[in-house]
Amino acid sequence: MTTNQQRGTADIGVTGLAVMGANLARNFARNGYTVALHNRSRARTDQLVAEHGHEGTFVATESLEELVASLAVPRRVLIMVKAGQPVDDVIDQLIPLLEAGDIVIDAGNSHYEDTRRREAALAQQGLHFVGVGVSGGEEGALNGPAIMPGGPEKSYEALGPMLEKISAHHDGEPCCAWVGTDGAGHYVKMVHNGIEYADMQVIGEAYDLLRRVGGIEPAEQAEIFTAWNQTDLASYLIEITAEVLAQKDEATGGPLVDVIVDEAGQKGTGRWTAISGLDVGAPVAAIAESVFARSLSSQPHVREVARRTLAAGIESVEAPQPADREEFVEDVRQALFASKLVAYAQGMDMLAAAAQEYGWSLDLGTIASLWRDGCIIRADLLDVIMKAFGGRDTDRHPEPGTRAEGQPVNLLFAPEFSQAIAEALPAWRRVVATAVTAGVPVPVFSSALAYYDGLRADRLPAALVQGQRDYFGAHTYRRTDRDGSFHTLWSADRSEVEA
Ligand SMILES: NC(=O)C1=CN([C@@H]2O[C@H](COP(=O)(O)OP(=O)(O)OC[C@H]3O[C@@H](n4cnc5c(N)ncnc54)[C@H](OP(=O)(O)O)[C@@H]3O)[C@@H](O)[C@H]2O)C=CC1
Ligand SMILES: O=C(CO)[C@H](O)[C@H](O)COP(=O)(O)O
Repeated sequence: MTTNQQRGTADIGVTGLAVMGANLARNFARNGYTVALHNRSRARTDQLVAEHGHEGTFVATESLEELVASLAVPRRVLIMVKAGQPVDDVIDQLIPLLEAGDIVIDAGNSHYEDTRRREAALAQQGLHFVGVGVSGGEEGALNGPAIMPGGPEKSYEALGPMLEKISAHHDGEPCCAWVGTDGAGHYVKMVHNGIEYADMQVIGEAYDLLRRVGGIEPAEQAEIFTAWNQTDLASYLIEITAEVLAQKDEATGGPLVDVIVDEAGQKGTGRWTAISGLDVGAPVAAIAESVFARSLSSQPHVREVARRTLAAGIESVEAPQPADREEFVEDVRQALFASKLVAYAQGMDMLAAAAQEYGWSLDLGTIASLWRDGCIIRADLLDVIMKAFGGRDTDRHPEPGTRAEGQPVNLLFAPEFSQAIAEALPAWRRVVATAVTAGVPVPVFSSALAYYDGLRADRLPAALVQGQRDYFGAHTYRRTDRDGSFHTLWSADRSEVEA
């Protein structure tokens, strides 16, 4: 790090001008900020200035040195490059150019552990490193995304107002608030994406059932999804599903969805959510199943062999024809709602577990408020979730690792949700039973139902698992009637001893 660097006047520098960086830079400029631009290859910078230079004040730069020199102090450099090693590469180049007090912002989908490492390293140099989750895709980045900043709270003083200004707003409130120290911002974004995966998968399962059991073609389904968007399912993902299903393929004249290869891609955030869920001991099965569903879809060769070698019985599966089509559609809608609710409950539960693991002060009500608009999972439901967690209060910072007072231990315990899910339960069971009988895979519908049933079961077969563990590994068990740990002498006289 050098001192006495050149000082410029630009409010913020953006390096990495692909889809997200370019649109965020334009968003800052449209909101009156002077934005210095940089991209590894100059062409993207030139293109942005040529096509959108009139939208605000941009300073095009050729190198990171030039970018840094163009910035007012404290310097704010926003990195929006491919997640992983490229972020480290850019940081390494930036460090010698910056001064203590400057702020480096990583707004990509970085892994929260990388963010924790980077923040600690930059703090040693007197630099603020802020990991920021951004959601909303291309359109959100331009018109107002949901923004989830972590990092040192102090840095939010210099950065927060700018981020809040460019973020989406809901009921006049910015979908941006400081969420917690070090990697918390990226963690919250990761969980957002985990929920996104589950939400997309349950919509996919509903589509599959409506088509294969209900015999409803995509064009008609588009109308059904449009109608569902007027119910408690109202959300961006339902809205775009209707549009995708309505889309005709120009080449064939049939539904576009029928010519799209059925292999779902993934860049990693869903997988990270599932892994972290396992790490922090949060049962995020619905989210994990949605990741596995993408993985299974992306094994075309195995699926091809399976279609031939495991064909026995496929034809004999009798898809039970729904007696009443309208009732079936409504059953699927309710199953979709209940499964989606479980995915959100699992995601929020995981945030609470992570707060404990990493000593973060996460306020679940405020986090839910950030997702009400601008992001991919934006939905009417998020307003209700926010209220169930005590509403939005950006000054409410629970003791690290704890929940704010009065917040439900599980979202499903909030009265509005416990009642909604109880009402959906008969339909949910009918749909899962129908799917299983018809041979239509519904991994998230069924896993979410198993979670719900498991959560409220009087007794779980975990008792037997403990017995088995004690048998083969002397792992001991606790008893329902006495304190202490016990072991049965399985290979001797099978008497019980206190461990
Ligand atoms: N696309 C989306 O909808 C969303 C993306 N994100 C996240 O935002 C970030 C940016 O995404 P997106 O805009 O799609 O762009 P990409 O993830 O496709 O990354 C492309 C950008 O990274 C730059 N880059 C790649 N490697 C390096 C390197 N070693 N050094 C310097 N620059 C490098 C490229 O420069 P060059 O032009 O020279 O190749 C280009 O500007 C990612 O972390 C992504 O996960 C977050 C929310 C939504
Ligand atoms: O962060 C995002 C949306 O919130 C990005 O669009 C991300 O790429 C989505 O994840 P994936 O590509 O794995 O489906």
